[in-house]
Amino acid sequence: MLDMPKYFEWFTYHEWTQKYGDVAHISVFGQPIIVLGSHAASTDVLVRKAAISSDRPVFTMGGKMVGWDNAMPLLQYHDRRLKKMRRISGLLMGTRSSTHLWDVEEHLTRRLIKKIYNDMQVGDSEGRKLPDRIRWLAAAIILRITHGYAAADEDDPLVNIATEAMKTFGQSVEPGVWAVDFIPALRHLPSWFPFTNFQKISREWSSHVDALSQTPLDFVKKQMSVGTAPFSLARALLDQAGPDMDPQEEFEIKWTTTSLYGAGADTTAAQIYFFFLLMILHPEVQRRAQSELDKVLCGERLPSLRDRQDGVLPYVDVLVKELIRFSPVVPANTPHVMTEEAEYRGWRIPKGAIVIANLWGISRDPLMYPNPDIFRPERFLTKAQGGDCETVEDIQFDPAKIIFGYGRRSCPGQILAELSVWSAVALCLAVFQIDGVKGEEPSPYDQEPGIITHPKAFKCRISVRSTQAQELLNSIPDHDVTAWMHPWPKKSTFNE
Ligand code: HEM
Repeated sequence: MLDMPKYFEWFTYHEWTQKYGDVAHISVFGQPIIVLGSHAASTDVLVRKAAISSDRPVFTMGGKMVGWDNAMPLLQYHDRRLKKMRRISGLLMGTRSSTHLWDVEEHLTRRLIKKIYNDMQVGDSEGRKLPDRIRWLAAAIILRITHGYAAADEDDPLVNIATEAMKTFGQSVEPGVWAVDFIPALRHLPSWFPFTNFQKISREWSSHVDALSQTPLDFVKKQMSVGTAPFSLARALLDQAGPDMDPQEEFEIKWTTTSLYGAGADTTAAQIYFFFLLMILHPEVQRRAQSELDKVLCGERLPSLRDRQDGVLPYVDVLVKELIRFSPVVPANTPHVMTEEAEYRGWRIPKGAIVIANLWGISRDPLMYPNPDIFRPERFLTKAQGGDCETVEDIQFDPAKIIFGYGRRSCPGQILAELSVWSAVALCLAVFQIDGVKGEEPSPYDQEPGIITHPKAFKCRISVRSTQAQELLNSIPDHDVTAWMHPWPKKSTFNE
């Protein structure tokens, strides 16, 4: 038996699958765990056998104790709510033509760059506030789409609730960390018993999850009652349910929207923070992307999602591809569980086995990505486009087909995530120069543990690139003119 790593398991899994082959087997307290280290094996097991490999483990800590068990990522495959929630997510953001999301993305990403700029003006010269600003962006995007909520730029009560809750998701469902996930009876130990600190942690975290799931919905109901609710997913679902909605229906609506929040905000924020880190380490990539942006925009306007759709910024596009390949933020995927026994390459995968596609290792497979530890967007461009590949056929595999997972549980928020990351990358590079602090260069391998991984906080110097960039930043209003929708006076309690 190989030892189950407690943290940063994706690095260890990668070592195993490099050493023992792309399918590795371990057993923890009798629980079989299969680690898949290649795209081929993950496709065979999680896509071709999706009918029997799409369940989830029961997460006692994150699910039952902290309260995420009604959220989509933790629902069992045969739970009828899963199908419904995935269908609703697909309608909301499931197609490439989801242009209704563009306005939200562009408006809020502009607010992000204005906030970073304002921080610089008041002396935040080392990017100390950057992680909070990025978290704000991810929270504000999802709250706007799911609840029509216009987050205030500073100290927004709902963003605060949401950011607290989102910290708990990745940590509480991380496999291998909580003994109670392997021995559920530990949950019932009295709290004076040694090693029961997890009970205290779960109580604190579950209060954040309760607040996150209920408060935004109460906000929408309140606005609907006075006829001022802007369009949102929650309003559409509440409208559809009608005045005679039963408590179960309301419960499902609440968890549909909360699921998107729990799974979408922290991931997006982590990916954008990795972007800043990689720009510090790769000034040549930053320069090339900026020169492409300058050629297309001539310093006269900010990039837009229309530019992405029109394909006029190909280097920015491949920079984003390389960013998600190099630093996947759900590196060990979310575990799947087999509902039936299966045979694969002559081995028996037992019913109940946990299957982990190690997305980090797959996106570093040297057969798919030569020199995988080198950050190189040029791997996705032909020589004619200034890249590494002789022909279009040589262009390396699209990492978006890996890092959003496999099969029937793959990420329903992929399109929204790609829009958010692209917008943040393009707008930040259009106006800012991102540098490190001498002698304190961060490492992309210095990460926070969790099912969703973030870079450890690092120092960076952000400056405005040019006078045109300064003018563009000055043209963004200091305060969000749409925040009129923000319904509470400061320090309001939500319950009045
Ligand atoms: C860079 C950003 C993101 C990454 C890398 C990412 C990645 C993933 C991965 C790897 C999974 C598990 C797939 C599997 O089990 O095979 C997943 C599931 C999920 N994601 Fe994302 N995601 C991102 C953003 C988002 C966003 C923005 C949303 C929604 C607004 C979202 C909603 C979900 C949901 C609801 C699930 C659970 C699906 C299920 O269990 O059926 N994600 N995501």
